[in-house]
Amino acid sequence: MLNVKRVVLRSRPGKDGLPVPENFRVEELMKSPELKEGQVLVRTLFLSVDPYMRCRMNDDTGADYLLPWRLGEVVDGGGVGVVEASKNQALSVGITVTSFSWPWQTYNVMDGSLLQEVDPEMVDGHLSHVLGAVGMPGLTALLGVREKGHVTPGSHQTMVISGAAGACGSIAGQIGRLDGCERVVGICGSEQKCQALVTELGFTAGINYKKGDISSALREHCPAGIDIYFDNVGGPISDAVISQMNPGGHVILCGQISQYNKDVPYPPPLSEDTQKALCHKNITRERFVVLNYIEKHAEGLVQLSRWVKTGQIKVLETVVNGIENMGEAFCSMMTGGNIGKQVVKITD
Ligand SMILES: NC(=O)C1=CN([C@@H]2O[C@H](COP(=O)(O)OP(=O)(O)OC[C@H]3O[C@@H](n4cnc5c(N)ncnc54)[C@H](OP(=O)(O)O)[C@@H]3O)[C@@H](O)[C@H]2O)C=CC1
Ligand SMILES: CCCCCC(=O)/C=C/[C@H]1[C@H](O)CC(=O)[C@@H]1CCCCCCC(=O)O
Repeated sequence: MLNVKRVVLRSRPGKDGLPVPENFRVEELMKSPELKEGQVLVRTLFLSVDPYMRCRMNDDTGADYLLPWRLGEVVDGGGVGVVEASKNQALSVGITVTSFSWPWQTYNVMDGSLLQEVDPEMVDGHLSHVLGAVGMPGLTALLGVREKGHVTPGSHQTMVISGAAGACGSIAGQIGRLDGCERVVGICGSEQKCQALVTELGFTAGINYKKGDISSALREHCPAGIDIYFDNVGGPISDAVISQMNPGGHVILCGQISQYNKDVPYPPPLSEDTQKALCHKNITRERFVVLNYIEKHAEGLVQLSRWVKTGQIKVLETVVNGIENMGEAFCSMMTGGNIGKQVVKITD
């Protein structure tokens, strides 16, 4: 018999409400894991908390690729763990595996078809990176910049990133620099984060949107205007950035976290001024979803792994311990408590 802890959705915050840790409930039970053909028993090592999960807390997620979490049921998301028992020929005991649909549970019986094997060498043994820099957020940064950013080395471009100290933003800015942008300016929510962007990650400057006027800080740090905008947040921050973009610029529409606690569709409607600015200056703003580029994921992960191993990309992470703290970790990430990727360590 196994002692299993799991997290279920207790209540929904409402489409217009702030999520709270009490929306989740931790349960403990004894289970005897019976494996059917094709299944494996996995022990969870790390679980991911991500902004899109806020949409899964609603009964209508607003996105066709996202299913709502159901009340009273175990919630799921990105996870990584180790196979402890197997009735699947392709997945042997002891290997490391990952999935986008990992139940928030200390142990899971899972169908092997839901799992991908992980080579721990790819992350130099740092298995949490499978959920961050060498995983979905890293790919989002890489493919977002490469597919929608139009970075042209030697053309003195300025890139601005909002949500710059988070999982995707911190990697996107470093890729902008590696790919040849002349200036890479990050917007984030604290002085400590701004300092990390510049001293640890090599950004040109950091702007704290909670202090002072963003527009004048952007004018100071982007004297030649803005060519590329990696947008993680939307709302008034994005209005301020787009108003200073150069003609022919490109917005990478990655996410709009500032609007996720509101009852608006995705992507949320733009202000009239911003719409006019995009149109008059011929700025592209195409929707980007990393899952639409699955054929580029394997090659992208090899590139990200190489950059991290050679130190060309630095990884920032915020780690919380214990499955009991999943709800706290999620709500903390949604309000800026993380620097780099927020993960939860479940077992050693
Ligand atoms: N298109 C795609 O395929 C994908 C899109 N995404 C999107 O990318 C974005 C970043 O995700 P991820 O890197 O995982 O998360 P982060 O690690 O960046 O964490 C979220 C951050 O958002 C910031 N934030 C929260 N509320 C606000 C607000 N009202 N205004 C400005 N900033 C806010 C906080 O930082 P701060 O201290 O700076 O406020 C917080 O740390 C999200 O919008 C997400 O939905 C993510 C993955 C894939
Ligand atoms: C509705 C707001 C979405 C904002 C954009 C965003 O954060 C998208 C995130 C996805 C990204 O494309 C890759 C992912 O892993 C995120 C979604 C994961 C989908 C899992 C689907 C599982 C399910 O619905 O059952």
